[in-house]
Amino acid sequence: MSELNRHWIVGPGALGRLIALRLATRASEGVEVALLGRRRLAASQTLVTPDGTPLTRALTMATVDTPPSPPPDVVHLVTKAYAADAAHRTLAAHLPPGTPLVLWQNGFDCQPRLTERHAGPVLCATTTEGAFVASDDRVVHAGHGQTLVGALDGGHRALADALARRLDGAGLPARAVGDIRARLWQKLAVNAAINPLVARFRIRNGQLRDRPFRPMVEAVIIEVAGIMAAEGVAPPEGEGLEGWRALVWRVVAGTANNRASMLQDVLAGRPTEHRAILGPLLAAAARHGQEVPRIAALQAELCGLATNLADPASPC
Ligand SMILES: NC(=O)C1=CN([C@@H]2O[C@H](COP(=O)(O)OP(=O)(O)OC[C@H]3O[C@@H](n4cnc5c(N)ncnc54)[C@H](OP(=O)(O)O)[C@@H]3O)[C@@H](O)[C@H]2O)C=CC1
Ligand SMILES: CC(C)(CO)C(=O)C(=O)O
Repeated sequence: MSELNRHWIVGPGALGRLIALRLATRASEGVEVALLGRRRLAASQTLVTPDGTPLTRALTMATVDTPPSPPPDVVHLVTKAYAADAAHRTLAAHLPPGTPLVLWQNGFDCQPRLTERHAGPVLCATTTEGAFVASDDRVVHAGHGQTLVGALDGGHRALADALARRLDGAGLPARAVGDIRARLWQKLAVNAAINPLVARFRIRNGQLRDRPFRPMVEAVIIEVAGIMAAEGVAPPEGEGLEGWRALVWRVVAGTANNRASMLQDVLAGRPTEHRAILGPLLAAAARHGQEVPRIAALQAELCGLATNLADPASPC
């Protein structure tokens, strides 16, 4: 596998700009980065690093329907989950067959669909990096994390290794894994137990440890653990319900001061990623004949919020 030098980043939001600006620091090694959105942002973009240092780079800016040339070595799709299919549809017409695609979305919705549809190798990435947009030319890298990459069927290992090397060398610690499907479901389990509740009650993650929220989280974890057992997905450490419980409370403690992404979306009047996070759990529960009233109620509430938005981009 040759080095991945030419990167197109589609979705110039928080995570997209973080990846673009970190990769752009490797320009002396031949790395070229273009950022593609629905609208063209200013070419000069600043990343504020976790220690507060501003890092400014000039990036190639384009829109998805008029991408730059020559074609890329790899395309990173970094839109929200509900926007991924539309972005891919627009872009696909401009890509030579065989172009590798990396899907960075949370949840487990577009990943199997786009793996099937894309005319080339597809990797999925899951990351604990944290970033938010400060303005049209400024993004803040809020906290360091780790990125795992791999194909849903465990294949394309050389490509995954090359991508992980490239990200790692650019300051985004990354590793290729053979079990990305399980990793995506593990993150989805954490997001399902935390995000809908903090969005509903408009609280920081750490407040979930207190009454009256703690028993609500516990009830969701029990439903999630049942679905995971039926799907054959184990927690990263420990076993069964206790393993899922330990994972969720560890993340709550580690992110106690955070406003979770779904809460930020609700507060900003943006669509949430509930369909990509709770949708796969509800579908799996239905496949296995399991009743999951708590998860169903949370999904119904988030669907209600989505239909009240001016632009309900995440219908139920
Ligand atoms: N931010 C983070 O720290 C993390 C995010 N993630 C995941 O990464 C994904 C992206 O999140 P995040 O960066 O925060 O989201 P943002 O909302 O900040 O960014 C999404 C970007 O996608 C753009 N977009 C939407 N539709 C299209 C389209 N059709 N073509 C091109 N671009 C489009 C949006 O542009 P426009 O301005 O036009 O709407 C926006 O710039 C999500 O699935 C999230 O869960 C995972 C871990 C951490
Ligand atoms: C882990 C958690 C809940 C941290 O806030 C997150 O991933 C999110 O906000 O979406």
